[in-house]
Amino acid sequence: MPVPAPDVVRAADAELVVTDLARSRWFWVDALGFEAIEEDDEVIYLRGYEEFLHHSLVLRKGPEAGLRRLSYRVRTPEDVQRAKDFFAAKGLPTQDVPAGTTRGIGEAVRVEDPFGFPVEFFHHAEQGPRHVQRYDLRRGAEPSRIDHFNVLTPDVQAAHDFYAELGFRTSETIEDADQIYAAWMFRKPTVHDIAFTGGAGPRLHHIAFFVPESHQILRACDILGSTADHGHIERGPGRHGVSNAFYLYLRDPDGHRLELYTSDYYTGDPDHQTYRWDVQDPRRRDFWGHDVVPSWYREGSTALGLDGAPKELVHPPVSEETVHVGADGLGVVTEAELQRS
Ligand SMILES: O=C1C=CC(S(=O)(=O)O)=CC1(O)O
Ligand SMILES: [Fe+2]
Repeated sequence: MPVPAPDVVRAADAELVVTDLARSRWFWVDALGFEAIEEDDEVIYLRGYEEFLHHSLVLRKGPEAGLRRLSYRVRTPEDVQRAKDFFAAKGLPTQDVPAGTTRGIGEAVRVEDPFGFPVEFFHHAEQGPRHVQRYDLRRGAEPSRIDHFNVLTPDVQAAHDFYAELGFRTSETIEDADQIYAAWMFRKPTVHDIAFTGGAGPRLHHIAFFVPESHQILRACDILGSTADHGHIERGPGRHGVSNAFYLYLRDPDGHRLELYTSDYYTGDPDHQTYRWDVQDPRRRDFWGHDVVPSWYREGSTALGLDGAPKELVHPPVSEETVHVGADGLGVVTEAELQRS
């Protein structure tokens, strides 16, 4: 008798381990404009202006940078138990998380998915102050809310199939006749809550935050340029092929990647069709055909297991970077060169 999947509402929260809390605070609060809704010497709770829950992201001080958890909200309290049963039935590690372990979040279950990612499911959550119209507080890139996770994993097909079993639908893919190189999957009616990027994993590729318009993305670039902190800008600004969103990728002081993201599209109808990009289409990742910088394909944040230890990396047999020529400007690199980089 198959164990029913939990009813996942959306990607809702995440926790990153950072090594210098003050430096991280400068980047995420002073430069980018997140609100530090609660903080002490060990942890900062960051919040976007359109967030209705307690926070959008947790930065926790630690000796080694890493991804501690990706968290999804589920529709009912019973769905927390359903999540535990679903993962336990597959022999995957699960951990009960008492209410309040994360400020503003009720009891949760934390699991390791089949690809080594630390994933948490919760329902009860405190509503935070309504700042959506507090324009007097808005600063920096005026981050609105958390939008999605993107993770690096060596077998995108397997990850896609498992999350489809978990009830996620697929909005877009990048593929060729041989394989799928990347997939975008959703529960909330937008392009994605989780994306799988082919590469050595389990590693976090990025966490994306919605901003009101492309203007806020350009402002983030101007702010970082003004303070000569332009080195935090990794890729963009630009227009995505996949998702049609306007985007910018930044790296925080520990190298954690975040994306500022706006104007993707609605996917909520029951017959929404998956759009499949050819891996040779130079517009797939940047609609204007701009190169994808090598670090964007190669670098990510270490995933921490439920025991807090860094997860061992598994490398893919073939990666998009070695297949695609043209817009990426990378030409063809061998897998061996890639693994040496
Ligand atoms: O959110 C995203 C939407 C599109 C893309 S891509 O670079 O266009 O593939 C990457 C991304 O996953 O960060
Ligand atoms: Fe993204």
